[in-house]
Amino acid sequence: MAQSGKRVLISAPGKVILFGEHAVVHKKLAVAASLGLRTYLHLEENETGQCRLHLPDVDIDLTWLLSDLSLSIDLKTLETGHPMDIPEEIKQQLENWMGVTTREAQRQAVLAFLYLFFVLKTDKPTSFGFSINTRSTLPVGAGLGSSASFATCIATALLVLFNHIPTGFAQSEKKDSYLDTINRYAYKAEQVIHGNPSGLDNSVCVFGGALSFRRGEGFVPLEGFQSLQLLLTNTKVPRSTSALVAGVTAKKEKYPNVIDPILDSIDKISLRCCEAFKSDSKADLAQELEDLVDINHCLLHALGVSHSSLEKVRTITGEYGVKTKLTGAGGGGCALSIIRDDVNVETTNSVAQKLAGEGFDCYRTSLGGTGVNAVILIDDSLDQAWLINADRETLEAHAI
Ligand SMILES: Nc1ncnc2c1ncn2[C@@H]1O[C@H](COP(=O)(O)OP(=O)(O)O)[C@@H](O)[C@H]1O
Ligand SMILES: C[C@@](O)(CCOP(=O)(O)O)CC(=O)O
Ligand SMILES: [Mg+2]
Repeated sequence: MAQSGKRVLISAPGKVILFGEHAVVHKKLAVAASLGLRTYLHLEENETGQCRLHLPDVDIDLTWLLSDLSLSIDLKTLETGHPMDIPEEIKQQLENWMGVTTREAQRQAVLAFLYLFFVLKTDKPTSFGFSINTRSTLPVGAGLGSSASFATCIATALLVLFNHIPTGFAQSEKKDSYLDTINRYAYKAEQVIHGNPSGLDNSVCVFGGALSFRRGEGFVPLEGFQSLQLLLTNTKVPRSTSALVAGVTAKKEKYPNVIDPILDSIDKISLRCCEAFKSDSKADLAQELEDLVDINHCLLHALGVSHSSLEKVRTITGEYGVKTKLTGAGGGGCALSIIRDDVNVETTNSVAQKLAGEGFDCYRTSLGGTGVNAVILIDDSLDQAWLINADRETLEAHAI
């Protein structure tokens, strides 16, 4: 295949919400940190006149002639509203290019890409073409922010491809302003995928680290944050973030006097967590986080976003004195367990083994690492096939 121009490896972390999921959609405080697990995107500019979108995690491999990708209305002129508040005829045109993408996961991913493509594209010669391949070490649709991590990578790739930001944005003096731009478009892609995202997930995936976040105000780095030992358990029960978020909103509208105090309590949990990180005593911090984890989970249960599989994880970890809450949208997906420093390795291994015996996947990964990054690929062997086949350690070593 003819090849010229940019070859870039972009990556963005997933996230874990320690406290405040769902409440954050309704302007309550949340606390979250980036994860060691990341999404990787291989971007290659070529001279095929085509665009290839290869998303093996959701079984998508689509190629379009770029000359065919044109809309009757310029989407840039509609950029200010919600991405899906676009005329029906435009939605229909976008749907037509999706072909037989029957699963919701596929539709959301392709639609997010097409939307950003039309908003960010600039004039190019007719021979201009490109391919995008992605691969995530995050479980997709399990509460660890795969959507925001994917959205961040796609937004970055298209911003770099169409020269809105330089490939070396992460090393630039204007890094903060470039990251703000990436965050703005990643949020738009999240809106396509989720409907009504708070903006917490994309902020963590773009900026990395640990932070507290309030919708409308943005984020503040978490003062005194120290990496925690967490065990993440994926129940593998599928669920939809957009449906769960809509469910909580409907409950809040139907029973405001009942639901609002629950959301206020969650706000206070996040505030208390921020205070706890400032404390000098590590033992006090662990004790307090454990209490807050327990209370936050029960409040989320009351909001209707737990699941029998998540309750099972709580029962199993509870037998070893380990505290657990759901993380992300819930309804299945992942739970996080706090592993205190005085919990020995044998105990953690026993818990993980017991959870695996139930068919759950367990992850031990670091918290608070780098946000989005882009690396120019010089070595020709680091091609699309390499991205799809490389192990996690190899990808991490090349991406950050
Ligand atoms: N690696 C990926 N490739 C393509 N699409 C992805 C990828 N990761 C996430 N997505 C998109 O994000 C959706 C999952 O988002 P969501 O339900 O919010 O779960 P999560 O908790 O993982 O963010 C998928 O259905 C898909 O549309
Ligand atoms: C439920 C929510 O608070 C987090 C959703 O996270 P995830 O998509 O399940 O990883 C929604 C949001 O903040 O937009
Ligand atoms: Mg998501």
